[in-house]
Amino acid sequence: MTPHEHPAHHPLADGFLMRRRYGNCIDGQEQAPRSEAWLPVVDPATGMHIADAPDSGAADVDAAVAAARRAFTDSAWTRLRPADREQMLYRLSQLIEEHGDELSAIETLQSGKLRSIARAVDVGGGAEFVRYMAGWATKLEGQTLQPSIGFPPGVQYHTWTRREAVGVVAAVVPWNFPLAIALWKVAPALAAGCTVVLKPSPETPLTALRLAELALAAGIPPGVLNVVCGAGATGAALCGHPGIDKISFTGSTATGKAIGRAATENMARVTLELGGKSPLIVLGDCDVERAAMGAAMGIFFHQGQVCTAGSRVYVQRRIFEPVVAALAQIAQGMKIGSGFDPETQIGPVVSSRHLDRVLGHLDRARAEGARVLTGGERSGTAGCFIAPTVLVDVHAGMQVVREEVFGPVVTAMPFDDVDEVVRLANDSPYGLAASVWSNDLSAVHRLIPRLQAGTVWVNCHNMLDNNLPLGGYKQSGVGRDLGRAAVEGCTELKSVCMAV
Ligand SMILES: NC(=O)c1ccc[n+]([C@@H]2O[C@H](COP(=O)([O-])OP(=O)(O)OC[C@H]3O[C@@H](n4cnc5c(N)ncnc54)[C@H](O)[C@@H]3O)[C@@H](O)[C@H]2O)c1
Ligand SMILES: O=S(=O)(O)c1ccc(CO)cc1
Repeated sequence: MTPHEHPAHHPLADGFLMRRRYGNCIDGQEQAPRSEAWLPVVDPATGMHIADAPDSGAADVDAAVAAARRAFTDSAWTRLRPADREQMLYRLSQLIEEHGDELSAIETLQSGKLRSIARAVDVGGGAEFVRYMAGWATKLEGQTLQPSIGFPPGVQYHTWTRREAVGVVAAVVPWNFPLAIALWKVAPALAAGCTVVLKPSPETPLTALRLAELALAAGIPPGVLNVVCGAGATGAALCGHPGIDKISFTGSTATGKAIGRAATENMARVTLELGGKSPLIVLGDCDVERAAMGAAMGIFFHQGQVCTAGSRVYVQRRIFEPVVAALAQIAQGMKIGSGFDPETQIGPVVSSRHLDRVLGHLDRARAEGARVLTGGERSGTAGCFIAPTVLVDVHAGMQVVREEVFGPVVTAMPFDDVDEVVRLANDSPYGLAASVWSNDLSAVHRLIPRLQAGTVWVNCHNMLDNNLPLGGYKQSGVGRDLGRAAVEGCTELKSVCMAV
């Protein structure tokens, strides 16, 4: 097959997508899976089968973990200075940016996301985060502490702590921001001096494989970043592997719990970034148009496939009707189409399986009595498109209010006073994020500590910052991505006590 015959070839994909089959990246080499099994990668906008990636088995996972272990214990990587790791990460960030057109085209093809989002978040945000983490390689520090030991009399002690790389990190990531979230795991691990086995989602393996090639081009030694592709069984084999020191996972709460149990068996350290059902709270003093636009962006960004999506909107009763009417009008006017079309505002959801899952939520919501203000159904008959949906007449007991839909679906409820909205907002097993919309500074400050959420945004939503830790309260997870917390999460804290 010549490049131009390849059905998925996109001129901006720069050659990487001219192939049909991809191997894993283990020890710096592309390797066909020992399992000899493959999974299709499908463009959700067209249904076109664009490539096959490995469905790796236990032997592939063993090989990748062994390569990562060798690289961690006995390779050029271990002899590098932090400043050398900083340089390599910096070079990697440059390469990601230089290949931004290609990477964003691959991302749009495999996940359907808007090219502008792939460019801004996965590529631009991802590269910036790698650069930010490069800086941390040289800034990890322990503490010198005042010793309190007084025994035996006359002996003095010098006591301090040091941070050391935790070892081999398993990074297991979802399909919603495949490159960005992979980098949120890989960059802190490498900054700390760890080595990594990355397992991308079976829906979106291609940017992870390209990342492994770019890491080698950046001078990161073979074996330091390995990629094994596959589905849940591959992830389970990796997370249950005794050679893994730390698991950094982003995905659903159900999978996170299974991983937590597997990690306990080997006492592997964990960071678990899990699901969410984030409340977006609009106080009565808000400007109606601004609040409606904020709510629309909070839920419809990336078709609602964002773990922090503002999927439960609570509006103070005196402005409920106009805010919800304006929100529905914005939803109705959004242009649905291919992620490659610069006019598109709503692309497809990631797969036909996910399309069915979201439509199932909508059917159940209607059956439970929710009223559809706009949307509520599939858009068109080809591709995985769902019309942006606003649901009202909902209550806290409904499935659509309690469960993560992970699609362009928002529920809107009125509230009368702040105590009531605090109760409603916190009435969830999740606690990932929340936003408050108001110009009443006192009210906002009083509300922030009452919300059980890892992140609270004020007059904005979904705004991530490399310096700000990201993670959840309650069943939204354990540990934090981003910020200093992410790199420290890839270290062990060693205490030293020296008799002098
Ligand atoms: N908290 C966050 O920062 C954050 C960010 C993005 C997405 N998410 C969550 O991710 C979910 C959507 O992504 P998804 O559908 O890919 O999630 P998922 O849990 O189905 O899969 C995530 C990853 O785990 C792998 N996996 C599946 N079963 C496994 C097992 N038993 N052991 C090890 N690995 C396994 C998958 O192959 C995939 O790579 C949503 O619930 C969303 O809220 C959370
Ligand atoms: O919470 S996540 O789904 O990981 C996520 C990714 C990107 C952005 C960009 O604003 C927000 C949330």
